[in-house]
Amino acid sequence: MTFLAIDIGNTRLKWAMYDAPRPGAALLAHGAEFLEHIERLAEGPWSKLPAPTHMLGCVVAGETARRRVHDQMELMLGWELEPKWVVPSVQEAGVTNGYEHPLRLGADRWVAMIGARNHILERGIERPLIVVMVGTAVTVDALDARGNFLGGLILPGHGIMLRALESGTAGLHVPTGSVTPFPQNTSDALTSGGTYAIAGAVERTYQHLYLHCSMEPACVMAGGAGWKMVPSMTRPFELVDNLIFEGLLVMAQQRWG
Ligand SMILES: Nc1ncnc2c1ncn2[C@@H]1O[C@H](COP(=O)(O)OP(=O)(O)O)[C@@H](O)[C@H]1O
Ligand SMILES: CC(C)(COP(=O)(O)O)[C@@H](O)C(=O)NCCC(=O)O
Ligand SMILES: [K+]
Repeated sequence: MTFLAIDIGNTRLKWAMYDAPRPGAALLAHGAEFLEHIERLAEGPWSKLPAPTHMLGCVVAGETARRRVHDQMELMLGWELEPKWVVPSVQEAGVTNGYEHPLRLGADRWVAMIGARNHILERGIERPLIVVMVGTAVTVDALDARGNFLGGLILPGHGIMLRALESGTAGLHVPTGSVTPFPQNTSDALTSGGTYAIAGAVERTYQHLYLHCSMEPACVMAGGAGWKMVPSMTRPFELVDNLIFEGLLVMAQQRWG
């Protein structure tokens, strides 16, 4: 049984092929494409793959992106599988969804929380949990020690913050700078401003969760720009690059394991 996991964000599609639909399965191949290059998948990186027997994906980039991926899968000779996409529910894999309208929660956030909870439980830690994803947008989600998703923040990612400032001002077209406590030029001021805006929002959620649970939260970070954020956080964060795939493997095991 081979398993194809797909995560379609607003900037990039990430995919990974495993030898089985369960946590701990061996990673056979993986890749990422900007959304404008989805049409390269079938002829390019997927052409060398063994045919997957199961596929589960999460998509927040809209119906068109999902359909373009279906089209690529249909082009693959010998691929007979039916594509399945995560729909956030009220409860799955030990996580309870506290969203007012559970269906309106981003599927990537739902999968990431399930992956993160599984990740820390595997280490025998049952603690409140902060899950931060730094992609096109930034999400900061909080779970209590029992796996109840209490709620979370959405804020602009680095790219959107910079573009918003560039388009709303006359004098902020500058190269990327460094993160520094006391920026003394425009580039560093913008880069540090964005980074500390995210770090500050995360710190606030950390404090809220600590107060709510009276127990120190564990902190997990993922997303394409996660590595940029980790050094600027006020708490120790574990960077889990394949967090979404870990969540998809947990969900796949419940479906097909
Ligand atoms: N090598 C890279 N390729 C693409 N994006 C990168 C890279 N390194 C950092 N990034 C940042 O990561 C973001 C994309 O992360 P990703 O998790 O793929 O986002 P999404 O899930 O929203 O598509 C980009 O906005 C960019 O700021
Ligand atoms: C917040 C998001 C835009 C994040 O997307 P990403 O940065 O991963 O591309 C996505 O999770 C989404 O569209 N969520 C739906 C709204 C919500 O979660 O409340
Ligand atoms: K994402």
